[in-house]
Formats: sequence, C-alpha cells, structure tokens
Amino acid sequence: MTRTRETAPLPDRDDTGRDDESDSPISAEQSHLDVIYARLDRMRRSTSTRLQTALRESGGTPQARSERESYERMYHDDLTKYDAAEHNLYFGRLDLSDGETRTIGRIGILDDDENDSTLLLDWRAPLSRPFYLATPAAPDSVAVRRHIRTRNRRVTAVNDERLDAGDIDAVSRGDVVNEAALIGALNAARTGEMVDIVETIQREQDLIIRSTHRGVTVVQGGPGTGKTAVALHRAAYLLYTHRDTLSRSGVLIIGPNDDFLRYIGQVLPSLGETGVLLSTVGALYPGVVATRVDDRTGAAVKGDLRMIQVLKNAVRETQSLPSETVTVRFDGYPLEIDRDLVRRARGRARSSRRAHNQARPLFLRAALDELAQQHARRIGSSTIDGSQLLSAGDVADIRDEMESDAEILTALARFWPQLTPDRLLHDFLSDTGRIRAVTRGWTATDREALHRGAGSRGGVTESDVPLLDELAEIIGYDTADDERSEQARWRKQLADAQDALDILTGSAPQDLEDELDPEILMAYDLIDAEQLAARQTQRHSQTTAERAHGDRTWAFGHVIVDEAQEISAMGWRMIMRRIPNRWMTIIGDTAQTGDPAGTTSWGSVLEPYVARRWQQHDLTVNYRTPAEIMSVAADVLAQIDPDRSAPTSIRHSEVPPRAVRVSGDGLADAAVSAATGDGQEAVDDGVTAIIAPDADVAAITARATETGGAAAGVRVLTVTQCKGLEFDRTVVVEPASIVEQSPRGLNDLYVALTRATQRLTVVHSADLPNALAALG
Ligand SMILES: Nc1ncnc2c1ncn2[C@@H]1O[C@H](COP(=O)(O)OP(=O)(O)OP(=O)(O)O)[C@@H](O)[C@H]1O
Repeated sequence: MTRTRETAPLPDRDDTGRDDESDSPISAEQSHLDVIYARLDRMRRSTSTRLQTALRESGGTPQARSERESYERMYHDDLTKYDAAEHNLYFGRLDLSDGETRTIGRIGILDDDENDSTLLLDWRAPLSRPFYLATPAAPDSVAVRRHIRTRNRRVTAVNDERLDAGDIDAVSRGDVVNEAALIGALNAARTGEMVDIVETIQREQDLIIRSTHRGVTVVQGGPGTGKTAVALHRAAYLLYTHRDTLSRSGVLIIGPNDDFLRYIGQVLPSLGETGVLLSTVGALYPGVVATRVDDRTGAAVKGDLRMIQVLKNAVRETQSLPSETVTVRFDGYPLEIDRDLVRRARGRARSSRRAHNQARPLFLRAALDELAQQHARRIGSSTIDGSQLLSAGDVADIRDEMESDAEILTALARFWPQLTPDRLLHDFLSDTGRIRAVTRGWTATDREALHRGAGSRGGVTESDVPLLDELAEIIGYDTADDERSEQARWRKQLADAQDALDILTGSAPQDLEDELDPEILMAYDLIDAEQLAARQTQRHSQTTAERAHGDRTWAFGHVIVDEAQEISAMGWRMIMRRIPNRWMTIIGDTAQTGDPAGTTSWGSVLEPYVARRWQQHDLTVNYRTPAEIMSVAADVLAQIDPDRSAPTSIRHSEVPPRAVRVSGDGLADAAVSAATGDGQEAVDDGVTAIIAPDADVAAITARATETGGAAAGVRVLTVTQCKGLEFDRTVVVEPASIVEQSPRGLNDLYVALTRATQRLTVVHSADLPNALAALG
C-alpha cells in the first residue's frame, strides 16, 4: 500500500475558534483555507460592485453598449465561477523534494498583495499536474501529496501520501493515486446526478483530459471506466487552456438522450464552466424538437448511408416536367410552358451542380429567357417577312417584367419549387408512392420502415434529424435564410419605431419645439428608435452556446461525442458538419452498442472523415461496478466478443449479485420488492433502478406506483434509457427477453448488468441466458 496517514477529524472548536491541536496539519490547512476564502470573498465583492456599475450605465454608441455587454457577461461568468468553487475549493497540496509547496483547488486564486502570489493553483494548470500523475514509481519530484477534505469552509481531514519512500507495495499496486479519497468517492451513495472528479482524477484519465492531440481522440473503455467523467473534465480543461478561441467558437457535447444530459448537466457548472452546449443529435437541428423515436428497424434504415442517395432522389423528383402544356397570360397574350421548355431550363440549372434552392434562379432565368423570346415572337414579328422588330434590349425588358409576374412565377414554381427540409421530409415520408419511386432495389420491409404511415403519430423522430440536416445541404437551405428574414423583421421594427417617434414629435405643439424649452423632454430625448425597437423585441441571446444552438452552420471549436457507439452513419455526417476542423473527442464502448444503426468499429466511422488522423486511448479500470458484479457481466462480454477483456473493478461488493426466479405473472411484483429491499435488507440512501425489457416497463411502473412508499423513488427504465447512467442498486428483469428483443440484445444485457455501484439482483421467470449460468 501507499503509505498514507489520515489525520483524525477536526475536534469541535471552542468559541475562540481555536482547536486543541494548533500545530496539527488540520490547523495549518485551516489557516491557509481561511486566507483563500477571505480572498475569494474580496474577489466576489469587487466583481459584484463592477457588475452593478456596468448594469447601471446606459446609452452610448452601439460599440460602447456592446463592450459594456461583454463586460457584464465577463463579471457574471466570474461570479458564477466563484460560486461554483465555493464547495471543496481547496483540496490538494504537493510538497516537492526541493521544499516548494503547491496548493491546488477548483480555481486559481492570486493574492492581492504586491507580488500577486499564488494562493491556489487551478487543477488544470500545468503546475498542478503532478497531483494527478505522481506515483511512488514515478514521483516527479513530489515528496508528499496531501489530500484535504473540507466541509462548509472547515477542514475536516487531511491525508498524506509519501511518494519519496520507495514503497515497493505501492509500486506493485500500479497507478492508483489519492487512493483513500478515490475509494471514499466511489463508495458514496449516488444522488441521481453525476459529480465532478477533480479531486481524484486518475493517471490514465489525466492523460486523456490533457491530451494535446489536435485531431480526433477516441476514448474506448468498458462500462464505468470514467469515459463520461473524462469527457466532461476534458471540456473544462480545453476551455481553460484555449479560453480565447473556444469561448468564441464554443464546445459542443453530444449525449444519447435528455435523461443522460440531465444526469451530467451539473458537472461542468460545478467546475465553473457554463458556456458549453449539451445536446442530443435529435436537438442539433435548429428549430426542430424530435418528439419520437423510430422502432429499431426504422432507426437502422434511416441511419444508413443509402439515405443520402434517396434524399437526393427525393429532391430531384421535385424538379418535375409538365405532363401537358401549361398556358398563362402575359400582357393580354397567351404564353405556353411546355415540356421541352421546362426540360431545357431544368438541364441548365442542373448542370450548374448547385444545390436545389441555389440553382432555382438559374432555372427561372432560363425559362423566362425562353418565354420572353416567345412573347417577342408573338408581338414583335414583322407581318411582312416575319423578322423580329424588337431589339435585344426590348426583349430583355420583357423578361425583366416577367420576373415580377406572379402568374408566370407561380406556374414555373411547380417545376422547381423553393424547398424547406422539414416540409419536404414530411411530405416524402408520408407518401408511399414517392418512397417507392426513389428507393429502387429496396425491400418492402425497409420501405415500410421509412414510411411514416397513417397509423403513426406524426412529429419528427430522432433519426429524422440527420435526414433534415442532409436535406438542408442538398437543398442549399441554411439558417441564414431565417436570419435574413429575422434581419428584415428587425429593419421593419426599427422603421416602425422611427415612425412612431416621428408621429410623437410631429404631434407635439410646434411652439414648444421652436422654443426648444430645455425643461420639456421630447420623445427623442428619452429614447431613440433603436432603443424603442429593442424594447419591443426579445434581446438576442448572447452566449456562444445559445448562438451556436440556433445556427445550423455554426463551426464549433471542439466537439465531444459521448456514447458515440450509438450514433448512426447519417448522424456522424451531421456531427462532422458542425466541426470542420475535426478537433474532437469521441467517447464510447463498441461492446455496449445497442442501436442497430450504431457502430462496432471506430475505424469504419472515422476514416471517411479523417483518414488515419485519429488516435485511440483505452481506459481499463472500472470505477463503478464492484468486481463480483463485473465477473457476471464479463461472461456476457465473452459471448459478445471473446477477444475483449472486461475492465478491472477497483472495488469489491459487500453483497454478491443474486438471481430470483419467479412465475411469469409474479415478475413485476418480484422486481418491485427486490428494488425496495425485499423485506430482508433495509434500503438506505442512494438511488435504485429496475431495468426491464421494453415490453415489461409499463406493468412494472404501474406496480411500483401501486405499492407507493419505498417504491416511489425507484426508477423503471428500458436498457436504452439507462445507457450512461448509474445507480446504487439495480434490479435487472428477465435477461432472456432483453437478449431477444434486439439484434444487439447481448450488448444490451451487458449494459444493464453494469449500471450498479453496490448491488445487483436479477429477477426472471424464463431460463437465464447461458451467459448468466454463474448466477443460476
Ligand atoms: N477518478 C475518479 N474518481 C472518482 N470517481 C470516478 C473516477 N473516475 C470515474 N469515477 C466515477 O465512476 C463512475 C463511472 O464513470 P462514468 O459514468 O464516467 O463511466 P463510463 O465509462 O462513461 O461508463 P459507461 O460506459 O457505463 O457509461 C462515475 O460515478 C464516476 O464519477
């Protein structure tokens, strides 16, 4: 073991605030902590005074206003950061062999003395790094690493690790650092929300968090190896290290569902970082909220790359030819739009290779050129020899006039309409005829899966969203179109406001205006048009994350994809459009892939986009699941892929996993009573989940509600819903059905079995799958 010394908890203090052991490490650390908090309080006070001053100021040039707004934002962010750092502000200290001491905490704090001396190093600063990396085998000049535990601004314990003692046991135990603190954190009851791990980041995790690789970093690791924790701390680290660029371009974190995003949502704010955009793939397309999920076949079909050609075909289908000649009137004369004319105009537009909406003006121009000629022939031909009496300029004038002729434009629009992705996708997916026309060679099952038939409830599904994004590319539709109309709206609002002020001023008695009585305020003195317009409109949100969310073409500075194995090929295309520089961190476990549209190979996902410019790190230690539970799950993993080894659990369980067999109709009852303690063992703190086959979730939820009381806090989830989450206790229901319900059923079972931090019960009525023989 690493030689550690835990100092007893701080004794109660007397009224003078002195403890009995004034020379103890706890006392020494308390003095330092007091100094740090005093400085933090001063920083808070001065920032909040500055913020109030900035908020009180008003008026000035637009530039001055925008500068003021960015100061306001900065002060606001600083205050948020100070609040986030309040708890466990100071947690680590390094005593180096040369006598230097470094104190490490959640944020960096400089003293306000004349030397600006460092009171606390940010955990992300390079000088803090040995706190996470030093081991007895490679102490990196660290003699002692001290872990300081605090509560409510009081030091409650300190724990020292001597790294310079050449401890052979410690060397043989490998890389575990801050072991006592780590085990304490891992044993703590869960709250349902993920917490940060700044105090106990492990060496293999730190190497990824601070990786300087500017391409794609893949983090592959079994369940509970801290992949999500690493992803979030990497986001915080990158924002600290590249603050200038990333605060402007933004960091995007993609997770599998809203529950997961809620679960991880507090980690970055607790690290003082609020500007990161968390999103699912289903929420990445501005203005669209996916309200449904497709069934597995639908998701697989829509996620497949075949959809690119299908969508291209669907757009091409809208560039149609008239089945019979269309006649419109212009200037009292008939004009004929026939099949050949439209075909020639379409050919010109298509040969430009521009996106549909961008090629539309070419189509219109070509058609109008021909129609202008047609009209000229009709009205300008000499009755004597048939020669054209109108000049080229006259014909051009006719064409210009046609450009604003509603009847002609409406007639032509049928053959090359202006498209929007959502309308087109909706129309296309609801029409079996259109689907059949563009899916040559597909099976009837796949076509049916694509069809959003009359029986379905409508609304966009998660797998539709990458299709919308793809269509936006093919159509050449971008949110700038919306922005332009937004700008036009703003200009109109401004003009209206100006009118309103003019009317107010104009209706003021003339004699007042003439006399310019300084005592009488005119409307203009109080407010200008821009302010008035701004009051009538909601102010544009200013954070990078908010702006990025509303803009399909936003290029993020860094993108992190969690549970990345579940992303479909079409989903990857959408994500890659958000990150043209391809600076990404991709987190996942290909043994946990449940979605049939997901991936089992990182190379096949990434190489089309980055060739070989990606590197993979493997995480090997399981911080969540105790060894006894992991050994059950490892048997399932061996069936998924015999070449893979399960991660090594760092902890053992007090209660071994067990299986309970019941009759089929007793399943829901048994699951709920196992979750609520079975009457055998009291269920204490923490959270419990029942993970069940999709078809059983409703009945078990109903049973849990009926039993009330203890069952009220129990969550009942499908495997898809529990992905990425963890609970103190889990009850896994009917493993055989979990395996059968999906082509990747074994992967799903592996996920379900690895969610518990303390206790696992399997409740079943059918025989257990072979892989769970050890539980039988
Ligand atoms: N260094 C650490 N110190 C303390 N806790 C840690 C550490 N690393 C991981 N953990 C904890 O282990 C648990 C599992 O971590 P996490 O959810 O990030 O794993 P994961 O690899 O994403 O799992 P899965 O693939 O199953 O979703 C979390 O509670 C996390 O806080």
